[in-house]
Amino acid sequence: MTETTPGTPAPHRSGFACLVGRPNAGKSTLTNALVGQKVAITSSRPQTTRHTVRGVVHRPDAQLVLVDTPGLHRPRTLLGQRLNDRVHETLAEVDIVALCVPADEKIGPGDRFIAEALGKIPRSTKIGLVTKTDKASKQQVAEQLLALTALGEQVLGGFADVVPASAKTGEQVDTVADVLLSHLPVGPRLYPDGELTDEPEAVMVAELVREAALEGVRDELPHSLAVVVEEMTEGENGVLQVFVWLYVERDSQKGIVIGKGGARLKDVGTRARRSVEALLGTRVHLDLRVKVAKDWQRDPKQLQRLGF
Ligand SMILES: Nc1nc2c(ncn2[C@@H]2O[C@H](COP(=O)(O)OP(=O)(O)OP(=O)(O)O)[C@@H](O)[C@H]2O)c(=O)[nH]1
Repeated sequence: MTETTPGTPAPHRSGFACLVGRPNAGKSTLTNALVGQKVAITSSRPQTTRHTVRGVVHRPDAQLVLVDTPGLHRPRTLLGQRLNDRVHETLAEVDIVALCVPADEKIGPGDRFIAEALGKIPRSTKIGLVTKTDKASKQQVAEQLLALTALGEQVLGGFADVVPASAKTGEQVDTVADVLLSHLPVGPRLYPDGELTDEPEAVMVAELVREAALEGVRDELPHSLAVVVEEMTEGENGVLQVFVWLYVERDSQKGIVIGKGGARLKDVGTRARRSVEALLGTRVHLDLRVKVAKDWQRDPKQLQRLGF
């Protein structure tokens, strides 16, 4: 917090914050809760946040741009390596990095690995967040706050603040926003009011389709599905025509996505269309096609074409 002279309005603050943590720690859900609208993709399966999605928290005297990154993890494929590179690039640029740890899971080597990585980015303010407090007892939350504080002291020279919150119930989400805003540097407004994300629409549409296509089959093809929006054109009678390719790695996966007689793909299309219409505020015709792109996760050329 800053001190202000009585009568002088507090200076405007602005900057960037990034929530990091193990896969499934609740980063995307908390980002959405802070921004107040669904912009990142949540999933009960780890590592679905492929794209850096920004949301903006607007206050009269401050603006916080949230950068949502994929979970830091040990890379096994080229895709994993690219994701990690992006995480480090992002972290080096932001003002605040908040380490998220779920209230209902013991702090382990994965959290320590990330905390140590944060120790190598000296510029930013580090905040500790205990997430999913609705899943734990008061006692557990208190113990987790102590454990996270201790981890910060051991590897980071201490967190600037440690805060518990539940993105699900909304409890303490405002406090998290206040704490993050209080650590921002003095600066001008970066975005016009009301603008929630600067992700290109096509990327957000692709993510909504990907989420719908993974529903119920995450165990079979969690990381084998890439989605590309080929074209979005205004059709007759104001219906937006959206052409989308779903890339899988093997024929068997194509079968899973399409389902018996195309039934599953039809269902995916219906669900995805609803969320795309909600996002864009217009009627949409979704044209989904499934294609096999062998080993796309390992092929630099294909990765580039798919936007990674
Ligand atoms: N009960 C409860 N569940 C939560 C809360 N926040 C997130 N979850 C659930 O935890 C799971 C993971 O949440 P995400 O927000 O996708 O986690 P993430 O850290 O972004 O995960 P990755 O994208 O894999 O890195 C989802 O099933 C969420 O619904 C919370 O506050 N309470």
